[in-house]
Amino acid sequence: MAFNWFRRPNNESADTPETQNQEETPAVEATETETTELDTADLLAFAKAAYKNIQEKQQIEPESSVAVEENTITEEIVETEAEAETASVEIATNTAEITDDVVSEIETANLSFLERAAAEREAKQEKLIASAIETEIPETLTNRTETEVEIPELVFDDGFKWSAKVLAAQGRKAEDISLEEITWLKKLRQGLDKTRRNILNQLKAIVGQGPLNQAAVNEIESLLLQADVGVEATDYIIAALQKKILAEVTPPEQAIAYLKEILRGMLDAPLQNQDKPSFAPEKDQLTIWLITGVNGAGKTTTIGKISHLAQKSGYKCLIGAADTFRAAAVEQVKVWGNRSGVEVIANPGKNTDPAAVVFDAIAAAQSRETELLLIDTAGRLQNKKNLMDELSKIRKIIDKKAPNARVESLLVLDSTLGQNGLRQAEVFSQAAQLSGVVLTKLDGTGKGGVAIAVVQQLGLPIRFIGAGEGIEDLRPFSSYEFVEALLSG
Ligand SMILES: Nc1nc2c(ncn2[C@@H]2O[C@H](COP(=O)(O)OP(=O)(O)OP(=O)(O)O)[C@@H](O)[C@H]2O)c(=O)[nH]1
Repeated sequence: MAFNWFRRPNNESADTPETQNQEETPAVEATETETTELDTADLLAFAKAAYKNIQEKQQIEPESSVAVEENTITEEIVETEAEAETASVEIATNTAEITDDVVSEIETANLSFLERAAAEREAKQEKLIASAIETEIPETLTNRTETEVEIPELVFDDGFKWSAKVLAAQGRKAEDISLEEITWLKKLRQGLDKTRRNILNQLKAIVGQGPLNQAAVNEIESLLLQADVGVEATDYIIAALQKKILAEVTPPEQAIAYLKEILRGMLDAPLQNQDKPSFAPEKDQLTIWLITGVNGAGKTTTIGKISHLAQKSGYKCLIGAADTFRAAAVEQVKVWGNRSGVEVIANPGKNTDPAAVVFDAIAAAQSRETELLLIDTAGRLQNKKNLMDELSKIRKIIDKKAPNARVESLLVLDSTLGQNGLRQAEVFSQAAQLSGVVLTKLDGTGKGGVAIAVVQQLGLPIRFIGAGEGIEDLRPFSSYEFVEALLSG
């Protein structure tokens, strides 16, 4: 069964992971505070067990799939070779049985029989392999980017150990951990590297010193603001820290654990008021995600990445290309649809009505029993009123045509814009009845703290987080993993 990324047990307080019924390797179960005290030897043993397990799986799985591909190519070569060679060479390595034609050719050459035969065979093989590969690869694959077919490297390094520790602290078992999860966590940690190095390491040092005097408070305030945590969220964090770390001397580990707890609490706060049990799409039911955001925020890329994730998590997915305002937008979405192998419903005409595209996309989704329909929307219209009108028209069509669908309206935000991105967000939040945020481009920004500002100021949960341009570089958001990457990476 496909690994469901939308339902991955990825929170410290998450329910017992589905996979926990396997008893072989004990999970290193721990709370946040306990984790820091966990025996390094235990963690190393856990990481080693996870590594060994992935290695063993890799030996069985990818190699067998590679072998299948290789066999197909070889068979193809043999077939093509057989056709092409009816009147030509058939050379056995040692006996060199050679036809008359070849004999006459070879006699004129200065090379020995065997050398000549080997050279000819090699040239022919190369040609055949090239033509076999050319005709064999399906069109969808030829359009894929390098990152899509890239097999992540398995290296037992600091990143691996850190990722294994984060998973262990969430009650995961060594034998359930996949390379894909490790790869993502490493990416997240690396993405937040700049924020962590620039600011949060200093923050940790101050918080870890014990009671907060006024100088320490001022310093923390300034560091949080530099990380784009925002004024409101910064005030909240400081008040919460002061409440926890009062007069008595708190051990540094404990103080940092408090800080992490405060940040996690803030990031999860919007989920507390939600009546919906889960964000994940349901099987055999239509879920519609309306994707909004200004041009350049990473909307199209996000749609591509989510559709890929949905496909591999076993959902039937479809994309509706309703950004008809910008000429190239539909084409861009189609490219991503092609990459993820998800069909795109678009209207080829010029100046088409986006609501009509949404109508068609819902009809297609219903007739194909689609489980997740992703709708791309315009990022910019002539003015705010047009944008609001368009989004509300789309929403009406959805409510009318798919009254039973579970609808989410997600805003894609570029985290490199920091606080400026939040101002744009406010416009969308009025127009699109937003229910969540996708935070993109966390890699390479020192403004990772904006995640906290987003939640605090918009009151919306972060649903996905993007940390790279590749198709694998976006995953559902986990406050636990984010805070660990931010403060303990
Ligand atoms: N580094 C990095 N780049 C990203 C990420 N997400 C998107 N991008 C890049 O951001 C740029 C804009 O992404 P798009 O998906 O085209 O953005 P859009 O919001 O659809 O904007 P338009 O195409 O103008 O409508 C592209 O170069 C993407 O590769 C991310 O998580 N990290």
